Order: sequence, then structure tokens, then C-alpha cells
Amino acid sequence: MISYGSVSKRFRDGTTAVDDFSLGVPQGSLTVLAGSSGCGKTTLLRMVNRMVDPTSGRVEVDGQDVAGQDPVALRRRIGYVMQNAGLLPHRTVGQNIATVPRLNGMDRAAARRRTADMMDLVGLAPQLANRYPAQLSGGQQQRVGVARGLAADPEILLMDEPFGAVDPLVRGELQRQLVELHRQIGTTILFVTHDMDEALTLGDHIVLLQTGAQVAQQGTPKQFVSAPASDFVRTFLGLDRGQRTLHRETAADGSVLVVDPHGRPAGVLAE
Ligand SMILES: Nc1ncnc2c1ncn2[C@@H]1O[C@H](COP(=O)(O)OP(=O)(O)OP(=O)(O)O)[C@@H](O)[C@H]1O
Repeated sequence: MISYGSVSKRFRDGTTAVDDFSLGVPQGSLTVLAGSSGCGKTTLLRMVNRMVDPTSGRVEVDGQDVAGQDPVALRRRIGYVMQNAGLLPHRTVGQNIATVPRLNGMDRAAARRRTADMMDLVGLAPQLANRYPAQLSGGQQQRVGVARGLAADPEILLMDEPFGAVDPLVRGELQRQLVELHRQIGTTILFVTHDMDEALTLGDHIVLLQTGAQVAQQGTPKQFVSAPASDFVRTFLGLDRGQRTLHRETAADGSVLVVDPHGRPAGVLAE
């Protein structure tokens, strides 16, 4: 369980990135922090592993204030996946994935087995272990990033726009796999995105933020779409532009289609 209690962050130049933010992230959930650029999402995420320390307030992991904990030890038990994967370029895929388990004292043979298991889990072919990151596609690099984040079996996985830099098809595939992976392993995942479609696809709990990490609304994807709390939320969801308004249409062969506001088929209605 991650808990933010009245947390604020004011940077040296006077920018207030986070202003009195409180949230309990349920154990085992896939919680998404969503919101436009600059609203404070990354700052909040980095408070969990002490890459950023709050100016006031407390962040707790399992009831322990992180402020009293050694940042290096904390980062070894909390996985972190960032945009562009952040892989070490001069280390092979296998070495990248094994980094934290080795630092935690796992012997070489066990780390190799763990790496193979992680590669299998995220859908990477075993022979890629000997390649360098530059020899992989963007989507494969992101998978390595996820495998590396999970390799030390962390209690928490922090993900900062991890699929932002890949094309929409690969992105969709990575999103589907992440939901499946989360179902299998049950690790608490805190995921940052500015993309509401991504938030609705992934999140079992979504927290939509405005400037200064002010909570515009939090709840399940269904609650967001069926009961947006304000005009800001409606606009962010695209509900004001009818973007999520789907209609039924009967096709020539009698099947019932669901079409988007532009008349494009979104799918077939299964009654
Ligand atoms: N080290 C820093 N010094 C000063 N201001 C900062 C620093 N880091 C972030 N900020 C500012 O704090 C605010 C929140 O930044 P943050 O990166 O948390 O936002 P974000 O929601 O993650 O944005 P994005 O989606 O663009 O990454 C922004 O106004 C940003 O410019």
C-alpha cells in the first residue's frame, strides 16, 4: 500500500508542482495517475522511490514513511519503468534485466534463470538476451524495461509513460499484455499517463489530476465515463465532443454494429 498524506512539492525556482495531495493506492491495484503535461504526475511517482522528496507531507509504503529510508535500498525493492525504457546501452538485454537481482546478491546462475523467466513473462524471445538495446525495436526495448522493472520481484512497480514512444499498434499490444501480466502477478502498479484512452484501458483505479496535482476525479473507468464529475473531466475524456458516444447501426446482413461519432465501425454488438 502506498499512501500520500497532504504532500506538497515546491521546487527551488518557486514552482509548486504538487499542492496538498492525498491518496491511498490499494495493494495489488493498477492505479493510473492521469492528467495533462505539467500537472505533477511524474513528481508524485518519483516521491515513492525518493527520486523526489516532498517539501511537506508524508509518503508511506506499507505504513513506513519513505523519508527515513535509504533511497538505494528503497529503489531495489520498487521497480521503475520509464519512457524510452532507460536501458544501459553498453549492456546486453540479459545484463540489463539481471542488474537489480545481481545488486541484491543473487548469484549469476540464479540471475540468468530469473532473466529467462522475465523475458518469457513479457513475451521476448530468449535469443534476444545477447543483443544490445540499440539492436531492438522500440516495442522490444519497452518489454525489456518492464522485465527489468519486475526482475527483483518488487512489491511496487512505478511506470512513467512507458509506452509513450511506440506506435499505436504496438502500444495497444503492450497495454493488453500489461493488464494480463498484472492479473497474473498482482504487483501494485502505479502508472503515469497523459492519455485518457490508456488510463481507461489499464486502470482499475484512475486519478485524474489538474495543475498542482489537484484531484479532478478518481474512480473506476466506468465511473469516469458514466458520471464525469465536472466539465474539466468531460473535456479531458472527450465527452463534450461526443468522442465516446457510440451508436448501434444494423448492417445489410442484419448484424448489429457499434459505430463511432464519425460513423466508423467500432465493433459488433454481442447481445
Ligand atoms: N526539477 C524541477 N525544477 C523546477 N520545476 C520542476 C522540476 N521538475 C518538475 N518541475 C515542474 O513541476 C511541474 C510538474 O512537473 P511534472 O514533471 O511532475 O509533471 P507531469 O504531469 O509529469 O508532466 P509531463 O506529462 O509533461 O511529464 C511542472 O510545472 C514542471 O515544470
